[in-house]
Amino acid sequence: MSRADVLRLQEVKRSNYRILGLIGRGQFGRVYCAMHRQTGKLVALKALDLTGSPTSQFLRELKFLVTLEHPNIVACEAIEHWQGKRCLVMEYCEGGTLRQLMENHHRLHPALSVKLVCDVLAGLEHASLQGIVHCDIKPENILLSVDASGWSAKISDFGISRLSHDLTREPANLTGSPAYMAPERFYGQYSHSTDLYAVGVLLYELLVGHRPFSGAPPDLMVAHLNQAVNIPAHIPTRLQTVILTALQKLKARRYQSATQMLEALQGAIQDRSQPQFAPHNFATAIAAPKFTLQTLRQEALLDRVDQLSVIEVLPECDRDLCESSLIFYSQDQAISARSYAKGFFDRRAGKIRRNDAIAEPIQDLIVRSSGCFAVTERSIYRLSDTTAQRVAQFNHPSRIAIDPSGKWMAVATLNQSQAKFFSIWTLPQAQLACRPALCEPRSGEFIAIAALHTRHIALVSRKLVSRELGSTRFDFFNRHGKAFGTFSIPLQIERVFPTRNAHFLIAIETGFERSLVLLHLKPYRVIRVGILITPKFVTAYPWGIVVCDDHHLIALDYNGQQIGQAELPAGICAIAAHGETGLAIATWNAGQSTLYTLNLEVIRSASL
Ligand SMILES: Nc1ncnc2c1ncn2[C@@H]1O[C@H](COP(=O)(O)OP(=O)(O)OP(=O)(O)O)[C@@H](O)[C@H]1O
Repeated sequence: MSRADVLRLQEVKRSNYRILGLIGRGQFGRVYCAMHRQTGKLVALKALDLTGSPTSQFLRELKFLVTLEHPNIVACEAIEHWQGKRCLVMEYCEGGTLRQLMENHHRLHPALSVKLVCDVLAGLEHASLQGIVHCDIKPENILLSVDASGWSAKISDFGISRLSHDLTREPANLTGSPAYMAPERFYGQYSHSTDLYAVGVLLYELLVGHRPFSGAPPDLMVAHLNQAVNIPAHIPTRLQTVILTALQKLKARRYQSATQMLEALQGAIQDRSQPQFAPHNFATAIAAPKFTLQTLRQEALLDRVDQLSVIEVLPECDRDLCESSLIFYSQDQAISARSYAKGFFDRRAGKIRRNDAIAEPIQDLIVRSSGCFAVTERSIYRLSDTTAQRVAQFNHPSRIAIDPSGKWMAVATLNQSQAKFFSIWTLPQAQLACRPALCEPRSGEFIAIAALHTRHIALVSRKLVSRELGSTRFDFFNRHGKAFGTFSIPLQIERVFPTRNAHFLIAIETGFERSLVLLHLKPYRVIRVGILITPKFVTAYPWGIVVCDDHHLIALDYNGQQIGQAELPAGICAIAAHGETGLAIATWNAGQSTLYTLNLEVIRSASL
């Protein structure tokens, strides 16, 4: 970020909003994701850069946006002033643009495509009732909000919109995007029907995978004016009719209103005589390129491994634990339900050093420079190679996260009535650093606690909506236990995985088996990815994310693009990232426990 950007951010920071990050730049200036300091509500701040576009255009967008109130049009909530600058405060769309979604998934599921186009048509109908023509409908100007079934589309960027009764011709500088422009737009004419033509191009692009016409602007003009539209035969005929009607060269032959086109589109997909789309979740999983991974080591273990961590940093006071050892625990049912074998696999010596000091189930193994910690339901222990020292014990079931530097831990304790108390403790002595605070929501299910970096913590809970589990709530605290923000997403998250990237969490949703949710926190962005496997194990590297089921691996980048897939040894029961490209995998097959170390370099190189 340049110094000018930092200065700009500092200016905005003095307003009512805390800036979470820059989302994009448009012709007016920068757009930021921000959180209201008092309410914690997320918004998009669109700041007017006075040296850029004329103020009149910014005011035009403001005028149109405040006129329009519809679930499929991005809402303008306020206008902020600071230091003589104007800033539009807009509803925040955490799914990014439709263009980004299309690029992430190569091809959206046709049912989702049709649903999003129906959303756009509903928004356009509302705009047309107010006499407003958008004039620049394209995937870049459709923003996405996450909803329980997938996405809902919201029309944005009314910067070049026009009033339908304003009969002046379009000035030369108010152009749209030639790939989506109706023939008459090239002569400066616009009407509601020019927006519907653009929706026709969008529908074509979503269903076919490319736009009906391509080329440089002069070629596009010729094509829009003269060239016939070819639709591949696999598109159901009633949908072909909708596209062809929207893309008529003469506007009198097109749909006369967004509602008319919406009804035609809904009729086409509800028509049982037409080929039906399979039910969709929110993205069609694509098959990523296949790779064969190199096995660096393969070792037999005695016990089934239930969890694995790699000691990459040498714990400060445990010189006898080897760097790059593996730490694991196993729940050995054969001995007794209350016996838990744990151990360190000393990779230098190539042998296991057992540590059976903790006689209760271990929920988590955390390795930091200040020690290796084992978390049980009500305690946390610091492990050496053969002993375990209890660091803290709680009266009620607790979840614990330790900051990456290992200097403090955040604890969420659930009492008998399931109320959740949040506290911070210093490490390694485990001294209480702040008084336990009661957390919201008081009802609902607690999912996870994650230390985001050395300063912040996220608490994740599922909210109850009239007795049913509804959305997932994220509460953020600083390391002094002070709450500083909260937001909810209308998804039922059941597991959350922190990563080495402080502002990035990976989540798994209830009800969508073959999928992942990627949560960028700064700026906030939700990416839902369909994948070919049901993720059971998740780990992350600086270059990407790895998810596995019992014997497959899929690697994705942080934007949800699938980089590669590989077959793994069958019977996986635990995985752990190891360095830049190492992956430790424990398997359990026919009573045999094996530990593999694989090299993902070939996949990482493909991501570059
Ligand atoms: N309300 C919003 N919620 C989330 N992201 C937004 C929002 N508004 C804009 N953005 C993001 O900011 C980027 C810039 O938006 P903006 O509307 O200023 O410009 P644009 O549409 O890309 O370009 P132009 O205005 O020059 O046509 C968008 O591409 C989008 O990714």
